[in-house]
Formats: sequence, structure tokens, C-alpha cells
Amino acid sequence: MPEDISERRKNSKAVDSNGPIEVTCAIIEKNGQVLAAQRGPAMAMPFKWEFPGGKINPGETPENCIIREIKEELGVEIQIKTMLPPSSHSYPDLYIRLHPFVCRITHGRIKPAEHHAVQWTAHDRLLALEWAEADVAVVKSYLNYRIGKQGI
Ligand SMILES: Nc1nc2c([nH]c(=O)n2[C@@H]2O[C@H](COP(=O)(O)OP(=O)(O)OP(=O)(O)O)[C@@H](O)[C@H]2O)c(=O)[nH]1
Repeated sequence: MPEDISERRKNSKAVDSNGPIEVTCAIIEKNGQVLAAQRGPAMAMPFKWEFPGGKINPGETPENCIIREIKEELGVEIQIKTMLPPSSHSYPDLYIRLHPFVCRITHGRIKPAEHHAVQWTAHDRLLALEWAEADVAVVKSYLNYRIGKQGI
């Protein structure tokens, strides 16, 4: 991976306190589609679409974080296929860095515990969704990755 987050966390408290909140997200693939998740009405950015995931806990690797978050949020186990480059975004009150993992489900049936809705979405429909701002760059990065891999 391009950057060792836990190493950076250990080495620099100052960078940490001013740096982005590190968030993992899962781009879960199945049959040429991707799972998008819709935020609920009571959440920040209500009804925006995002990739399931969440904040990296202290001492946790990004890989362990995404596996834990997907179990908590969707009730399934995943296998990581690859990771895409991290993508930073500043909201007015929040600075985050998203760490996207391309994954597949290995066990279980999806049962969303936190999201308003989830939707399998074809690649050519992805950009039509109303994504949380930070995710637009992630979607584009994913589509470029797919084009580079095999064409879509
Ligand atoms: N999980 C996730 N969070 C995203 C995405 N895009 C994006 O801007 N975010 C933001 O990143 C932050 C992640 O927080 P979260 O609420 O999902 O993480 P969490 O479950 O660990 O949080 P919590 O324990 O505080 O509830 C939120 O402010 C969320 O709005 C995305 O694609 N996936």
C-alpha cells in the first residue's frame, strides 16, 4: 500500500491532530456490478450514496478496519482483491482520507444495519448516483481501474 498509516500514527502526533480522519470504504463487486449504499435521513449528508466502511480505529490496519466495518454494517464477510489509491477530501467541517478497497463477498447475505438502502449498480450507472462529495473521485478512480484491467 502507498502509505503505512499505523507507522505514521505512531511517529507523529502533530501530523495526526491536524491530519485527515482516515476512513476505509469497500467497493464490493458482483457480476459486473458494485454495491452502493445510501445514507439515512438522520445521518449527515442524508440520502447521499457512499461505499460502506468507516473510520480506522487506533492501532487497526486499514484492511482489518474494512473487514470489521463490512461485517458490522452489512453482516457479510469479504475478501479484499486490491486497494485503490487513497483520496482526500475537505468538507466544510471535516477533512477525510478515503481508503478504497475493491472486494468480494465470501460469506453471508447482505443485511444493512445502518444504511437506508443498498443497491447493486452497473458500472455505467455509477456516476448517475448522488454520491457524497468525497466519493466522486473514488468512483472515477474505480472506473479507471476497471478500464485498465479489462475494459468495461
Ligand atoms: N464509510 C464511508 N464514509 C464516508 C464515505 N464518503 C464520505 O465522505 N464518508 C464520510 O467519512 C466519515 C466516516 O464515518 P463513518 O460514520 O462511516 O465511520 P464510523 O462508522 O467509523 O463512525 P462512527 O463510529 O463515528 O459512527 C463520515 O463523515 C462520512 O460521511 C464513504 O464512501 N464511506
